[in-house]
Amino acid sequence: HRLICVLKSSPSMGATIKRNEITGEIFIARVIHGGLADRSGLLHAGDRIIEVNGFPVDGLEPEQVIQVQARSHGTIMFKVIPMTERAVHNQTMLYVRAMVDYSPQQDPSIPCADAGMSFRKGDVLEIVDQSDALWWQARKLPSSVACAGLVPSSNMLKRKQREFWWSQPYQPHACVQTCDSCSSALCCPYEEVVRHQRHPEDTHRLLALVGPSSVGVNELRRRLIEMNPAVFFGPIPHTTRAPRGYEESGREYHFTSREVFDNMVYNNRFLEYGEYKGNLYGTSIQSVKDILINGKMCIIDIEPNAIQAVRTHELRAYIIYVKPPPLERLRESRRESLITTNYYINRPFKDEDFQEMEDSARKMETHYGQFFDHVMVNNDLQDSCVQLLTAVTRAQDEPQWVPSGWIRPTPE
Ligand SMILES: Nc1ncnc2c1ncn2[C@@H]1O[C@H](COP(=O)(O)OP(=O)(O)OP(=O)(O)O)[C@@H](O)[C@H]1O
Repeated sequence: HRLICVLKSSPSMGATIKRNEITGEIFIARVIHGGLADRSGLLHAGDRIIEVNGFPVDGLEPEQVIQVQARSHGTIMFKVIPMTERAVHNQTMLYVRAMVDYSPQQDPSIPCADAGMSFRKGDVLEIVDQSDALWWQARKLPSSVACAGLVPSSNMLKRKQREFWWSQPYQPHACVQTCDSCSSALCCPYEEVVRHQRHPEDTHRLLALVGPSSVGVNELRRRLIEMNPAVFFGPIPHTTRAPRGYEESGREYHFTSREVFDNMVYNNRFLEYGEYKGNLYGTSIQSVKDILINGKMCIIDIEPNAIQAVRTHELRAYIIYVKPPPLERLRESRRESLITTNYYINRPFKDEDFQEMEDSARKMETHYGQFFDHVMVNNDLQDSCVQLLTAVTRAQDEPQWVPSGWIRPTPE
């Protein structure tokens, strides 16, 4: 036996306990990293607790044991039998980006909801303990709190997603909020990431703007290029349209036949493509690479469904989400602006346009928010340009969390 004295500085011990249903013995199930028990260095997972403050605990319900320790102030005395053969887990730190939202308060399967940690899609988590197959311990980054929280392991989360998927509309696993259209999230609820600083000799990261229609991504992109045309470039699109008098292939567009275009589509050469007034237009992967190889920065605007195509080892896209400001600010800032629609060439913005923009923004955030590296609000155009310039400079020159596969490519 060993007597252990812990100074109680917070209401929670930072440990979970369990009872052996056959013998009634009480054990420490897990010690939360950075919590009271962990910092004391004296209590470990697997230790058997015999007494708390002189109170024998064998046969008690775990809740009763918690009540005993909760009553004490100042110090708590534990009489324990240390686990002799403690499994030593030699782990390298794992960092992941959450692809789903998670709320422990809505999760009936978590061993202790108070020890749980909620997270939102896009959050970067430091996994400090993976020794349990079902429940990991993690810290949210950037973190100021020392104490870790319980989160479902990758396998556990996948299981929850599957159950969530099959159980609609009953939703017993409302704790996991994922989007049904993101099949990628279904196979990988946590994306492994590493902190990476681009080497000055590496090509730049592709800068990709996404946002609801008419929010101003095209305007921002155009202005950024205008501010520094020696640095920022937009890729030259392909089109099947006939060139106009002044146009030169390879300057305004790469003019191609429909046959060549179809072939490129078939061979996945386009990041995105579409039809406009009977002609095909597309942005090829090669046109982006041409700019990057020349040491320049490439800036494009894409539809959200092209995000997956640019998040590759080769292009290492930095995704900037351009968000509309609240309705009053939209009305104010767009008073003089014209919207381009399919029906009229240009006309002033209407309230319905703003409403549509906000609805579409909300959907985009729900479905693709986990991929946004940076979020900016396009309120005042001048301010937005400055913000964008700062963001893209940081993206290239400061360390960022990127999928680990980009840095240490794994054979697929
Ligand atoms: N911050 C702003 N303040 C005022 N007007 C703006 C602002 N940002 C963009 N605009 C104007 O809004 C209109 C739509 O912008 P833009 O063409 O860039 O939209 P978009 O996001 O590219 O849309 P789409 O994807 O539908 O082409 C343009 O007339 C543009 O000048």
